[in-house]
Parts: sequence; C-alpha cells; structure tokens
Amino acid sequence: MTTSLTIRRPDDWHVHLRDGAILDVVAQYTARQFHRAIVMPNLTPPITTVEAARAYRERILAAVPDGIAFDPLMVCYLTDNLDPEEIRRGFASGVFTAAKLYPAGATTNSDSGVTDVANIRGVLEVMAEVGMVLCVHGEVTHADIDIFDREAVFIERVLRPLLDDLPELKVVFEHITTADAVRFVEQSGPNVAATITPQHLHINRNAMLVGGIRPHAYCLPVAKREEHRLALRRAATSGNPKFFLGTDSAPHAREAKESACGCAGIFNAPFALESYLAVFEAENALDQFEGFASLHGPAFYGLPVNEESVTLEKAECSVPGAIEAAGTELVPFHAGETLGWRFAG
Ligand SMILES: NC(=O)N[C@@H](CC(=O)O)C(=O)O
Ligand SMILES: [Zn+2]
Ligand SMILES: [Zn+2]
Repeated sequence: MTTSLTIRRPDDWHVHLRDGAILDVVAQYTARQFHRAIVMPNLTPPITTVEAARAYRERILAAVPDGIAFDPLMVCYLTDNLDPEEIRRGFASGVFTAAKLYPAGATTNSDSGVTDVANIRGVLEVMAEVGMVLCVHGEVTHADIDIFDREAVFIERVLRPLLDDLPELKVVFEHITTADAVRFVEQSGPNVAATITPQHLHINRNAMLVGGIRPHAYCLPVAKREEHRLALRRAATSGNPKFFLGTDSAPHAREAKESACGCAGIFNAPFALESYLAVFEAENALDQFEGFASLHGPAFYGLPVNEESVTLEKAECSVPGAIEAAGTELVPFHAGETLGWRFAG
C-alpha cells in the first residue's frame, strides 16, 4: 500500500484570491501547496489593464508569508471594448499570462464581461497570433436556457464556432462540469484543454439539494448529474494531458453564502491537494496524479515544470468547520470531514 506520495510541486491553473483583507487570509493557502497560480481577475473593478494587473500582483506577493516562493500569473478580464494593444503589450511584457472570457452575467463579478464574442474578435486575433491562452467560463446566460444546460449549450453556440473561426487559438475550458465538455475537449485539437475542480470530482447536484439546501456546495458552473461527475473523474485520472488542475477556489464570507440569494463559489484552497488525491486514490490512479497536478498545465501554457517537490502522506486530515477571516468566517470545502491524505510540505 502506498503511504506517501512525492510529486513535483503543483500549480493551480484557476484560483480566486480576492483582494484586501480576504486576500491577506486566503493567499497563504494557495501559496502553501502551489508554486504558480492563474489568478482570476474578477475583482471590483475587474483587472482590465497591464497596470492594474501589475499592482494586484504586488498585493498578492505582499499577502504571502515570507519564505514561500509563490508566483502569481496574472490574467486580463476581457470586456466588450478592450483595446487589443493592451493585450499585446501585457503579454509581451510578461505581465499577462492569459486573458479571461466571462460571458456577461454568467458568474460572480461578470457584469463587465463580454456580451458577444464578436465584440472581442480583434483581441482574440491578437491572442491567436501571439499564442496567448484564452481562459473561458463556458456558460451561456440566456434566461431561456436551463442552468443545468448552460455549459453544454455554450459549447455548441459559442465555443465550437469560435474555434472554427480561430482554429489556432489556445483555449482553456475552465472548471468543466459535464460529459459534453469532456468529449468536446477530447475531440478538439491540442490547443484546447480543460481544468477540473475538486468539487466537481466529489459532488453531484444531490449534494446541493438533498435533505435541505446546502449553500456551501453551490458554485458555478453548478454541479450536474452523477453521470457527469463520473465522466470528469475518468478524464482527470486518464493521463490525458488536456485535463489539468484548477481549483476554482472562490471564497465568499459565510453570511454571503448562507443567504436568501447566496453567492456562487467554493473555498477549497486549504485542502486542495488532499481533496484531489482522495479522488485519484479511489480511482486507482495515484500514478496519474503528478501529470494532472504538476505536468499537464505547464506543458499547455508552454512553461517549465517546477523543480521543487511536495509530499502527501496517508494520514487522517481533519478539515475545520470554518476558518476565521477578516471579521467573518470562510467555510472550506469538506468542512467537518476527515480526509485520508495530509499535505506534508
Ligand atoms: N466558481 C464560482 O462559483 N464563483 C467564482 C466565479 C467563477 O469562477 O465562475 C467566484 O469568483 O466567486
Ligand atoms: Zn467561472
Ligand atoms: Zn473561478
């Protein structure tokens, strides 16, 4: 029986670190487990300029405890009228690693997002030309589309036509939640990949709705039926380099989650690797974990793999019910549970 696992230090290819007092609390959790992270730009106001990204990166570094080598990779939030030259300049100077497509209204702080991809054609052309990754929140927002269908419909209405139009564009289909998305990514060229969160590997929509409504299991895209969860588990543990780790850790204050109109987002950063590893163990795929966590992401982004390593030990790991944060509490994913692996550093 395997009792310890040492792998190259992983990276988190999709995380929300927030800003201000919450940033000061949450950054350490991501920095403790991951060397790099693709930091989502959906702040208020969103990160839409090279200067704003540079300043946000400094605030993140200031929030990370001394002695931890953490490298936040910054992302530009695309809007309908972003100047393509801002993207070109930000990428060339190394400030922007990627740009993010939020369909307007799809998720937390996406109101300034893109109302029609036709509006960002010029930006996407530049990105395809320079080889910059487009990160995509893949859900349509039309009121007539059922929330459980929004990812599948996005593939047919937006993503497939976009890739037909710009077949060279590098796209990360983020936080995928459906068998449809798995199939689409598998059947696309090598320029299309996907991130998978721990929660979508662990829970289906019952976790959110059976026996009472559970706001801490609510995130976007919303968890789907069991068949979709199983497809995601197969994809993540398959060894296919198109699938890699992106936690989508998205903290919201307890009172903002436990509300008549609760926020979408699951705070999974504190035990992210332990959570993923439970899945790989259950799927008899411990040998595929390093690829998913530490190798496939850098390969897709064209970045070197990390030289340092981390170790996880087979030992009980109790997840607290809540974490104090700036006068409020954050409820972590797996709150109150005991996981079977412990991050040892
Ligand atoms: N995933 C979520 O449910 N929420 C994210 C936004 C996002 O990634 O869509 C957030 O910023 O809170
Ligand atoms: Zn999203
Ligand atoms: Zn996210």
